[in-house]
Amino acid sequence: MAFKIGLLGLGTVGTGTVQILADPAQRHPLVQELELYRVGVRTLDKPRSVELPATCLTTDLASIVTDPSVDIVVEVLGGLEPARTLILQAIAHGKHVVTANKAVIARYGEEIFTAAAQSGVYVLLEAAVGGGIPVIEPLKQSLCGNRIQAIIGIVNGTTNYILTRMQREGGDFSEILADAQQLGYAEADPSADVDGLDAADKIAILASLGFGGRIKLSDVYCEGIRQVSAADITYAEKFGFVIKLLAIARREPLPLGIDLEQLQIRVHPTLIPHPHPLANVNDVYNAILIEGDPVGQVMFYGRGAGAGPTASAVVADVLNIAALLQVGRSGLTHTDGTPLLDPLLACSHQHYCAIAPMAELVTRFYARFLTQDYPGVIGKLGTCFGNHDVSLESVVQTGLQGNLAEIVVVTHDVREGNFQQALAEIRNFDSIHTIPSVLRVL
Ligand SMILES: NC(=O)C1=CN([C@@H]2O[C@H](COP(=O)(O)OP(=O)(O)OC[C@H]3O[C@@H](n4cnc5c(N)ncnc54)[C@H](OP(=O)(O)O)[C@@H]3O)[C@@H](O)[C@H]2O)C=CC1
Ligand SMILES: N[C@@H](CC=O)C(=O)O
Ligand code: NA
Repeated sequence: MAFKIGLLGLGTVGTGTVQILADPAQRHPLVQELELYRVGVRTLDKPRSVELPATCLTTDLASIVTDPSVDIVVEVLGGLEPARTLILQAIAHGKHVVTANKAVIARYGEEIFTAAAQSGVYVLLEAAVGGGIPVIEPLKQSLCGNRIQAIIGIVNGTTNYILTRMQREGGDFSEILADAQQLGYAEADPSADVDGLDAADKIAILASLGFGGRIKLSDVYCEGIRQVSAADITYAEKFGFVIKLLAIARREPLPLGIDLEQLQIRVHPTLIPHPHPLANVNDVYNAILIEGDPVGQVMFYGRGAGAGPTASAVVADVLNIAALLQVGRSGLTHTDGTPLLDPLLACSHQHYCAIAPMAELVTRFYARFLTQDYPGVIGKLGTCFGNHDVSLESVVQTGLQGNLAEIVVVTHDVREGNFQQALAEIRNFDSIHTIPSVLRVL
């Protein structure tokens, strides 16, 4: 019995998906049961790298999501609209949905999953985080007996590709970004990658699965990689670190007498010590390190973007649904007739997680200062940090940039609020020219 697929989008990921469906040999036998029925695109006259019958392609995407013959809608359009509306229409018409769209899920997950539960359909999104890396399904299923403590990931392929090449060859940021776009890694608007927004969407999704509650995107602290310069990469290297864009979600330890559990959730460039497993994740590769009780640390590693890897995750979700449909066509239902969903695959969170303010974060910092080359400048910096309980692990002045001195400090673990107060005072010192970068250290 064939399952009819309505594919929305035939760009990087859509094309990769068609390529898998068109070539089922040596894959799971169920791939042969998937029929690419309709494909929705923006323009019909664009050259395509896959062959499709002309009757398959349409620009009328609503006709796909409302077509009674379609079993599973695959949304790989990107962007918020019309993707959100089409997903909701598909659900309302009883279609299961597979999407790679983390932007829509991170913003409209509540609306989408509530609608899906009401219609008794699945919305699966393995491709939305970590591209081809299985991480959503393991969080939902393989690790579901654990109490998750932390999720730390390199979850944006474009920025990892840019930072890796900047580190290796010191190349120009915009040229490397253009290469990432050419390779199909970047979002339609690459500022979503570069400014950390894509990683913020992804960690919100992972945290929601790991910590069993919804995450408001506005609660995710987010910094991108624009402030990371060749100088920072060189200093980091000298200190034994590499700079990566990390997405972190972690349970905050509960202070005595407080029983409201809070999460840290943040995205920012981070200095990672060389021996750490995430320090060696390069190019378009992503990795997600999950700490659970009792499993300990588990790391998922693979290609986080690109046609083939992402399509691999899309097709896996489609097959999961097809398999459920194949065995469950007779279907158990709720008393109102809505089909019962597998609770490990469907999403049913109701509450929002409480998020700790960034000021309470305890972390190490790296900061680079350009100062007038006066005697006593380093002493003044040290005194100000000391006044705010910020203890310094190292202070280095390596030379002059023009007539300015460059001073780099790395702190011990400090409270972020204290560090920021010290920085605000230091910014007003006459001797301080600029503070070009302030980065956190893992
Ligand atoms: N690229 C990647 O590596 C990854 C992407 N993703 C996600 O997958 C999704 C798709 O990304 P990607 O394949 O790179 O995107 P592309 O820009 O390459 O492709 C988008 C496709 O959707 C079609 N489309 C877009 N808007 C409309 C519209 N309004 N009406 C009709 N058709 C439309 C385009 O049509 P046309 O061809 O006619 O222009 C195109 O075929 C995004 O959500 C992205 O975040 C997730 C993981 C990795
Ligand atoms: N633009 C994204 C694509 C995958 O999600 C990235 O670079 O990781
Ligand atoms: Na994935």
